[in-house]
Amino acid sequence: MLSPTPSDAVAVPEEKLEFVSSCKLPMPWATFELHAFYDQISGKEHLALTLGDIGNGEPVLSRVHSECLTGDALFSQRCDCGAQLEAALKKIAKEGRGVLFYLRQEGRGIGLLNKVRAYHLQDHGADTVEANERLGFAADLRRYTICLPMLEHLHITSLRLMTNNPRKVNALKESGIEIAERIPLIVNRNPFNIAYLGTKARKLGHLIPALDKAETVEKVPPAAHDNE
Ligand SMILES: Nc1nc2c(ncn2[C@@H]2O[C@H](COP(=O)(O)OP(=O)(O)OP(=O)(O)O)[C@@H](O)[C@H]2O)c(=O)[nH]1
Repeated sequence: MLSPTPSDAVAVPEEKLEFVSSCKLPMPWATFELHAFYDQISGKEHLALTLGDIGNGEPVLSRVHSECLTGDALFSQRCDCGAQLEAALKKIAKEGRGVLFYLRQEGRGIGLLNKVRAYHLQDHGADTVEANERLGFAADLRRYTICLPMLEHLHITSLRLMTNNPRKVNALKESGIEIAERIPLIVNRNPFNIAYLGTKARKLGHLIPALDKAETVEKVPPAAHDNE
């Protein structure tokens, strides 16, 4: 059998997004519109929460948030995800206009079970990047191209993006998305996540003031009541 040549290669689409439906979602800060999408290639369900007149051509206050079940739903203090989610929604509500994309790429794309495996390694001294690598994954497997058809569906042309992650900004730009402005989103620095945030600043390039040079050991300290 002949080995395949480049002309035999068939371009496989990486995602094919279908809009499913939308509904109202009352939240403590405002009633958002929730839009549900389905990626026919990965089988993943992605969401967008919108508020106000987002399709008028003006850059839209936005957050591209990757799923973090432990932080977003279970109040984990190991990361800053849940606090960022809440802060972003509050800022959008205050402005009366914006969008939050909730992308189902848990654990920087390694999935929930592998994230728990990574946390186990982090409990025993690995940092967040080393833990991924020891499990055989790259530090960050996320992709953002799925945002483009979601933006098109919502008639959004330009984003004012709330993030500390310049790699996310660049990845979105490379996907053809206009980023008019990056807005820092620094919330919930605590004893449980300070070393994790330091690793992100030093190894992943996150713009988190004062943490980019701090040498920190990424180990979850005992909770206060453990010492009582
Ligand atoms: N593999 C792994 N994933 C993590 C860990 N902590 C949080 N995550 C995941 O990381 C993602 C959020 O990444 P962040 O780096 O906080 O956020 P970001 O989106 O890159 O940057 P910001 O926009 O500034 O928040 C979510 O998918 C979380 O589930 C960890 O220790 N290991």
